[in-house]
Amino acid sequence: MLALRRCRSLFNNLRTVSVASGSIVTPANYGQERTNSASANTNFFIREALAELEYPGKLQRLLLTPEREVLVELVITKDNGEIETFNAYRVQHSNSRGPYKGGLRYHPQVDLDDIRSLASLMTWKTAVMDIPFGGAKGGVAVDPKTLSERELEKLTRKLVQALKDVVGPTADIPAPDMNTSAQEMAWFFDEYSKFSGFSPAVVTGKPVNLHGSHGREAATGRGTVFATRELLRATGAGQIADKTFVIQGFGNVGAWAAEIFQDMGGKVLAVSDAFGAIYNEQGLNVKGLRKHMAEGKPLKEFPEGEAIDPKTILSTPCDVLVPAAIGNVIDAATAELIDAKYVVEAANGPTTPEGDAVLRKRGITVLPDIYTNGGGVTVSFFEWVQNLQNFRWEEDEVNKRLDRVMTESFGHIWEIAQQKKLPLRTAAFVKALQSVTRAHLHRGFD
Ligand SMILES: NC(=O)C1=CN([C@@H]2O[C@H](COP(=O)(O)OP(=O)(O)OC[C@H]3O[C@@H](n4cnc5c(N)ncnc54)[C@H](O)[C@@H]3O)[C@@H](O)[C@H]2O)C=CC1
Ligand SMILES: O=C(O)CCC(=O)C(=O)O
Repeated sequence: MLALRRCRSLFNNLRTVSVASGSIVTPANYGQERTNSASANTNFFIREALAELEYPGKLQRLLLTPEREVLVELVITKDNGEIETFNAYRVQHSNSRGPYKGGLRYHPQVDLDDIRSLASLMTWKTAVMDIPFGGAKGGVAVDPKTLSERELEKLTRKLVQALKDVVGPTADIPAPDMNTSAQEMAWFFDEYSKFSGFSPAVVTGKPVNLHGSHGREAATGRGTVFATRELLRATGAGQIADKTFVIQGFGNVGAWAAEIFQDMGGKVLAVSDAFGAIYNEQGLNVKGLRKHMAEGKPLKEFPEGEAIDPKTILSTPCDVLVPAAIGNVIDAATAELIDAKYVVEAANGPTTPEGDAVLRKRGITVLPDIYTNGGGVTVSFFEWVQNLQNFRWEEDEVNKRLDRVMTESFGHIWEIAQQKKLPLRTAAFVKALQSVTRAHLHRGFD
């Protein structure tokens, strides 16, 4: 009781430290430290919210800095007998609110700075969604298309061997991200279980027939749709059925979001992937496009649409633009070209600080990544709970619970934004920073 009182008074004191104490980075300092690195961009947005909260410098450092960074080299023997090495990373940003949690990305351009930024975003995302996890992210610098399935399996198992001492069902729980799917999670679970015994809760996003959860595969896209619905409702802009959508990225997140927007009556005008883009002013037949791609055919060759230059996807006129691919695509230049009323960030880190400033200036409302794509980790949390209970929920129950979490989280962000007159991104970071800070202070530092 005494300890709790001490924490509370510490927290109250922290809240009253003023900008004049000199330890706060004020907006005036931002320009000097801005670089184009992913983690500098993420820290820019965090500092913008910290300026609202007026926390002292030492606490800011704690919130900004990852707790652990693991760098490993993975060596595999390829099918042709040659050996190849790959750099791999796991950054554990914060576990103040619960075990580290976040996806694994396989991408040739992955580096430590990217993973650092994505791990930090996970800390704030789990706090915004109010699920009992911290934040982490992992990545392997590999183009998975250059490896056979057997080689990918070896690589994933090598990753587990390298990380087995820092991951675990109550320590750090990976999940899918770009270019990883239920299959990689199944290999991860199997390899980890060789060292630690049967441990399905060590990863989420597993196949449904191997301790995965119904609804996890579609969850990030479905959550994006629920998030958009709440934004349209709150801003009095109408409903999904009245709106047109353009989506960059047609992988797990983009394709599911497109399909569910269409199921709810929305018109998906254009989508793109890394190799092309397709447009139909009457609205694309999304299910047909997914079937076309499942047959191994290129997106841009879908016969029920017109192939367009993928560089024009972000400037294609629509009501709601959904970046659902890679980071940093909306910069100062592309932001000037956007012809949408809303940008709904299904991807992680799609907007640079410069791009964000342009969107604000142009009156385009941005629904931030740390909320919009939080449906994925929310259903990962449901999967983890089901694994720990050795129990299975029906898909309908998963989707209803996801809807509730997305709706409630939106309400909290919207309220902060209205009260403090902040953009939704800053409001989301304010909510997350308060929640993580409270956890740190209640737990103590010794
Ligand atoms: N899978 C998940 O549950 C979650 C994913 N995210 C984020 O959503 C985004 C997409 O992830 P996934 O759909 O899982 O990945 P994915 O690997 O399934 O799909 C990625 C899509 O983006 C396209 N793409 C890649 N580079 C591109 C480029 N330069 N221009 C246009 N399109 C490009 C790919 O061709 C593919 O269509 C990422 O930013 C990821 O971090 C966020 C939360 C959860
Ligand atoms: O499902 C998860 O645990 C995390 C997914 C992820 O990597 C993300 O939300 O960016």
